[in-house]
Amino acid sequence: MSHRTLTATGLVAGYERGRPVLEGASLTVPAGRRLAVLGANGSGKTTLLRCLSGALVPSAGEVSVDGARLGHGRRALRAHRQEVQLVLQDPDDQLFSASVAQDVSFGPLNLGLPEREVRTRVAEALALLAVDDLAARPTHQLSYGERKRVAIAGAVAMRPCVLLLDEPTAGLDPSAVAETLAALARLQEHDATVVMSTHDVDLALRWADEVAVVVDRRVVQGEPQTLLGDDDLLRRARLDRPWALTVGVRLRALGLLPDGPLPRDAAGLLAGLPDRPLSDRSTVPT
Ligand SMILES: Nc1ncnc2c1ncn2[C@@H]1O[C@H](COP(=O)(O)OP(=O)(O)OP(=O)(O)O)[C@@H](O)[C@H]1O
Repeated sequence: MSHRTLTATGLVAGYERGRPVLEGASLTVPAGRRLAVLGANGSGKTTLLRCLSGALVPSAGEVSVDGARLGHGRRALRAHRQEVQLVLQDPDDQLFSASVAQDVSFGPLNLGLPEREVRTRVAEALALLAVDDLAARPTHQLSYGERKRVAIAGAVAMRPCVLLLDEPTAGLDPSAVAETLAALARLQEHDATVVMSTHDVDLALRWADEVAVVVDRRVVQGEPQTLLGDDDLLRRARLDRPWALTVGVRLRALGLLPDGPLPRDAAGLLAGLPDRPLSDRSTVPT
């Protein structure tokens, strides 16, 4: 996989005439980094990802890869899908073959790749998503979490430069979330750029290098600690402040956290705290 810069500029998109979901939305997917697309239910996260993937044609604005504008003819879309893959929120919208291995091989076979190359790609994708032991299983027998990871494997087998994942952790228990995040880390080691949509601000803070908040039909993009600490933006976007920032700000005000960027999660907060109880540090004689 190599790096490509995917951008959206001034997108206007929606489903009903006169009622745009996005209106002037712009975004740059930072190559090789992790981008979380955040927004409340119905804010337009999926609509944005569908525009980036080429599945939805905007009524104005453009999507481009390394500066080249995406056309929506058959040939242009076919080329785009080799670079940019969208994994839908519901795996059942994506999985339709009898077995896991068949499903993951569908995309590469469709590209007309030789059988050996297809087998190599399928084995690699299944290993990256840690679902290789499921290869022979019927997809309909898998758990929801397994189906979600197999759906991602299907996209990975296409070896895209950019992976767009629509709510990859929604509906998963904490251990399945951890397995998915570990798989995404392995993908990044293979140079994939990963974009994840979510409404989970805590996850976005701990996972993302950058966040893009969908608010008022546009996108505000920036550094996670800055945007997720901006109460006005969060209120407009109908999102909560991540708990780690709330606790971090309070601990710093009490002089318990050193200066520097606020920690993103429990481990970071604990690492920043003094290692002795406050009473030991007191100068007041008891
Ligand atoms: N196929 C469709 N036809 C008509 N309206 C649609 C369609 N898909 C989405 N919408 C509407 O567009 C708006 C944005 O939907 P979208 O799925 O992009 O939001 P989202 O941020 O991904 O939401 P969620 O977090 O609930 O998945 C919503 O009001 C939704 O009802």
